[in-house]
Amino acid sequence: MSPYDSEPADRLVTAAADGEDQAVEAALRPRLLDEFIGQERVREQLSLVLQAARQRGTAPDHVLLSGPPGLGKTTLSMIIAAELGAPIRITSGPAIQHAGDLAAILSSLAEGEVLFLDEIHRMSRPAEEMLYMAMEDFRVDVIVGKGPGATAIPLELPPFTLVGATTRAGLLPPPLRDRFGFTGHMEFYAPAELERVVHRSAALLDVRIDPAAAAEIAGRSRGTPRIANRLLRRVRDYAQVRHDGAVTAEIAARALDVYEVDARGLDRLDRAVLDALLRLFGGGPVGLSTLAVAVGEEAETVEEVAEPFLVREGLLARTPRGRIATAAAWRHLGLVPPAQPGRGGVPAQPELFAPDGGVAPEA
Ligand SMILES: Nc1ncnc2c1ncn2[C@@H]1O[C@H](COP(=O)(O)OP(=O)(O)OP(=O)(O)O)[C@@H](O)[C@H]1O
Repeated sequence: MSPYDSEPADRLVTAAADGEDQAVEAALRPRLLDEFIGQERVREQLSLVLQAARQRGTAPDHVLLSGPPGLGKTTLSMIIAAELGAPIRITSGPAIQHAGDLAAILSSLAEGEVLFLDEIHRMSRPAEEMLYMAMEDFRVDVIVGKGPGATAIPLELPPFTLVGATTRAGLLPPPLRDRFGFTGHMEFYAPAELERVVHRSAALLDVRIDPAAAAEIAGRSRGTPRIANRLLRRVRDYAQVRHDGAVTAEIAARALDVYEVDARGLDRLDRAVLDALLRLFGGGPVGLSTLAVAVGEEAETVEEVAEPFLVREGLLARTPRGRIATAAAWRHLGLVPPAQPGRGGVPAQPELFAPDGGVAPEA
C-alpha cells in the first residue's frame, strides 16, 4: 500500500509494494545477511547483535528498523529470523486496532519467535501501551470485564524478539522507541549497490542482462531496490516481446522510455511538475496550489508524491516565497537557466529554505 493516499495507483516508480511486487518479492528476497546488498553499517551492527545473542543462547534485543519504503525492512526482519533459526510472525500496526488483537498474537508466540510489526507507528494507543510491558517484562495484562468490575489478568509470555519497522521514526512515542535495544537506520542505496541488486534479481528471474543495462536500470531506480526490481521486470517484458529476451543498455533505456521513467528516475508526474515550474513560471517562485492547478493534480499529490524526490534530487526547493527550480532542473529538462537569479532563475540564498527542511509557508 502506498504511504500516500494521493499517489496514483499505477505509478511505476512508487516505493510502495503493489500486488505484483508482493507476488514476486518473496522469490527475490535475500535470505541471509551475507546476501543482503548495501546498508553496510546496519548490516554490521545487526550481525553483532545476532551473533552475540546466538553465543549467549538468548533472544536478542528488540530491533527497530527505520527508513523509507522499499529499502528492505521486511527482508531484514526475515533475515533476522533466519539467522537465529527462529520462526517469524508478520503483522502490521494498522492490523492491530485493539489491545486484544495484540494479546492474541503475543500469547501465541513460540519461545524465541521473531514478531515483525510493520508500520509500528500506526498502532492504536491501547495496543501500544500493552506492547511496552510485553517488550520489557514479557508479560501482558489482559483486562477482563468493563467498568469498576474489570480485572487485569497477568499473562506470562515466552521471550521473543520484536522487529518493528517504521517509515516515520520521529512519530514513535519515546517510551516505545526506548524499548528497542537496537535501531537500524536504512539509507537510500547507491547506484553501484542497486546494480548488484539488479544483477542478483536478473539471475533469479533467469534474465540475461549486461552490466551497462544493469547500470541503466539502477540509475532510474530512485535509490530503492523495490523500484529496481520492478523496472527490471518491465524491461524484461520489453526485451522478450520486442527482442530475443536479452537485455542490453539500449534495450533497457528504450523500455524505460516507453514507461516514461527518465534517465534520473523521474516519471511523467515529476516531469510535469518541473516542466510547469520552468516553462510557465520561469523557475518560480510559485505557490504550491498554483503549481498543482497548472499540472492538473491535487496540491496534496504534488506535495507528497512528486516533490519529495525532486527535493532529494536537488531539482526543486521549497521556500517561504513558493517553489523554485534549481539550475539542475533547467539542465535536466534541456533548458538554459535564466541569467538573473531570483527572476525565474537559480535559487541562491540558503536563508530562503525552511529551517527544519519542511514545507515553508507559501507567499
Ligand atoms: N539489500 C537488498 N538486497 C537485495 N534485494 C533487496 C534489498 N533490499 C530490498 N530488496 C528487495 O526489495 C524488495 C522490497 O524489500 P522489502 O519488502 O524488504 O522493503 P521494505 O522496506 O520492507 O518496504 P515496505 O516498508 O514498503 O514494507 C524485495 O523484493 C527485496 O528482495
